[in-house]
Amino acid sequence: MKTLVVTGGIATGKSTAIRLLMEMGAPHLRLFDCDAEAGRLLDSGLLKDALIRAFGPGSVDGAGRADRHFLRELVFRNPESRKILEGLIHPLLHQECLAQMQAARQNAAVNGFVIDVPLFFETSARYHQDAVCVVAVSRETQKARLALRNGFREDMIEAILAAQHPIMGKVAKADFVIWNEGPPSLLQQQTQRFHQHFFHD
Ligand SMILES: CC(C)(COP(=O)(O)OP(=O)(O)OC[C@H]1O[C@@H](n2cnc3c(N)ncnc32)[C@H](O)[C@@H]1O)[C@@H](O)C(=O)NCCC(=O)NCCS
Ligand SMILES: Nc1ncnc2c1ncn2[C@@H]1O[C@H](COP(=O)(O)OP(=O)(O)OP(=O)(O)O)[C@@H](O)[C@H]1O
Repeated sequence: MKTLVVTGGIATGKSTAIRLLMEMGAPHLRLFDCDAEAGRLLDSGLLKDALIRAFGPGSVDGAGRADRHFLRELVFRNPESRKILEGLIHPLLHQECLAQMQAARQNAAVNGFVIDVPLFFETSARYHQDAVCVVAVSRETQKARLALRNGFREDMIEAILAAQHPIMGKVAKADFVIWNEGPPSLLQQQTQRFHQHFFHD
């Protein structure tokens, strides 16, 4: 089983590229999506007490689910709060990812394990991957797509980007780069070639 880390920056197109990759590799690929898994944790209520202790009662709703808007406004403006939130979430994510990877290894029908890790280069967690693929766009395109998709204000966009390493530094460290500045059809073609090369050649 080959393992692939896919990373990049916010709104560079990781999820879109991975969706294509998973369709091309079905049913032999498995995916671990860190954002989705973090979302599940935040919604589960498991972190309720820790969140209240760290950020006050406004950080959760009546059912104990994290208030993502509250947390986003807090952590992207305050690096110390961000580190605390990351400290609650990242170890659990990493542990769960390795467990799912191990389970996938036991399944002879699975030939690839894809890990969507937005903060791969920002953190020290290691995944025993065979390769790292960076999905990248220019900063201008990143900001434009983020504004279009999320409707975030300019200052929130700048705050999130400031919390991430510059995309060109990630490109420099990548084993493979998918440059997603063009139209979706070009992303499809690049992903197709990458899929063939990485999983089949
Ligand atoms: C701040 C939170 C509540 C905002 O939730 P929201 O649903 O709006 O965003 P979502 O989780 O889908 O993340 C979207 C993108 O934001 C960026 N992002 C998220 N957390 C961080 C962070 N700690 N530092 C830098 N960028 C981040 C990533 O590019 C990510 O792909 C959430 O992102 C969170 O809990 N972050 C801390 C956990 C974390 O580090 N997650 C990143 C994946 S490991
Ligand atoms: N080639 C493209 N042309 C135009 N829009 C695109 C292209 N690729 C992706 N998008 C759009 O850009 C936005 C960001 O893409 P996507 O959600 O795949 O990024 P992401 O890196 O997974 O983001 P996040 O880190 O926030 O999860 C989405 O609205 C998506 O539809």
